[in-house]
Amino acid sequence: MAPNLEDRNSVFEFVVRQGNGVKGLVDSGLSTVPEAFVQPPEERIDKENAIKYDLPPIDLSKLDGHGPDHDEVANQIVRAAETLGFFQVVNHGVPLHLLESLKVSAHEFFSLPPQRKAVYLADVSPSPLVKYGTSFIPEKEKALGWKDYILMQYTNDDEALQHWPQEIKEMLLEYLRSSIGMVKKLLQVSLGNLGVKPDDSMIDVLIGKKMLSMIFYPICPNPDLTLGVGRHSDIDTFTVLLQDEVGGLYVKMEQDTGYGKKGDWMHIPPTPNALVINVGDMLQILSNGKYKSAEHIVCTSSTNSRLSIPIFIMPRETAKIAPLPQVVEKDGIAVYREVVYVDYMNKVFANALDGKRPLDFAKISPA
Ligand SMILES: O=C(O)CCC(=O)C(=O)O
Ligand SMILES: [Fe+2]
Repeated sequence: MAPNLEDRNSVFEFVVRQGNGVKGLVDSGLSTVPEAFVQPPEERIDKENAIKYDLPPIDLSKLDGHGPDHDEVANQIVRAAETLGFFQVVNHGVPLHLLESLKVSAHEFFSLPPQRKAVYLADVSPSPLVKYGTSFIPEKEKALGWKDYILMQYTNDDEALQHWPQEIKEMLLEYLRSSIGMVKKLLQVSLGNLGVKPDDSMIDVLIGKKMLSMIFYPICPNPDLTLGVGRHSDIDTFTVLLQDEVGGLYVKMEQDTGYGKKGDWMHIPPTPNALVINVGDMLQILSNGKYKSAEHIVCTSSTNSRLSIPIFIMPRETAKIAPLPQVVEKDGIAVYREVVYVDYMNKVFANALDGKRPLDFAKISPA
């Protein structure tokens, strides 16, 4: 039954508990967003005045040699990680036909009738590895995010093939496999620049846990009042993100750069054949703050729905993450204390999104 749009509880029940999602709400017909989705004014951003990111994507194929091309590309990666914390890559080793097929299949998934997706709602999902939902933590949020998602945890291929959605599991696994190869190279470059030559076991720890998500942001009648995802940084090591051609991902600049000032928002435009990469909180801690896990948000659109497929590459749950000794020695001081990854993660998942607050919590306050 369609919800009473004037009643927050009725909307919550329909969208969150019954698993109709925001898509179900939009499909039931509405001309203005219900109050539950209206963001407080301080959380909205001025999209018209956002800066346009116009750097060409980084060509990762050049990392494979050892000549000046390799060093130039390594420099581009390091510079991006140190400033914006976001960059786009091409020739990344993920087959392009796969990226296209993933987008088509993910659209098909979200087009399924609500009851086919609701089988993965947290309370009833046949597997703890797969969770379908809406917003981030609906119970704790002042305003709900304008998105639906399915989150899949990777343990091993067999379990993924057993539990992930049938129609898309093989594709997602191939996307994950080929992305991991790329992320290993990015780690070698970014840690190498800090004076650390990571061996296989260190890399394995830093990429020990993986989650994939498919996110659908339905068309929204009031894009100025809502957000697909509110301000947050990613808690992982690196995020790899496939976005479609709609746009809407904005990143906040942590410092003045050649393209704008600290606090400005920058749009990460859809770029053909590219993947978006961003630094996560764990890499910011390891680098003692040199690499930026930037705050970002997703805005909504009144003309297009949007799809994205992020892979969150995280440390193993038991990993102890602290600023690397080589960096601390050079800096003379550790900016962050050691965190056990699972503790950090649990803390973040227990609260509504709140910018970079989790990372601030890991900060050692000056004496
Ligand atoms: O959809 C996007 O572009 C970004 C999503 C995101 O930031 C997240 O899920 O952490
Ligand atoms: Fe994110």
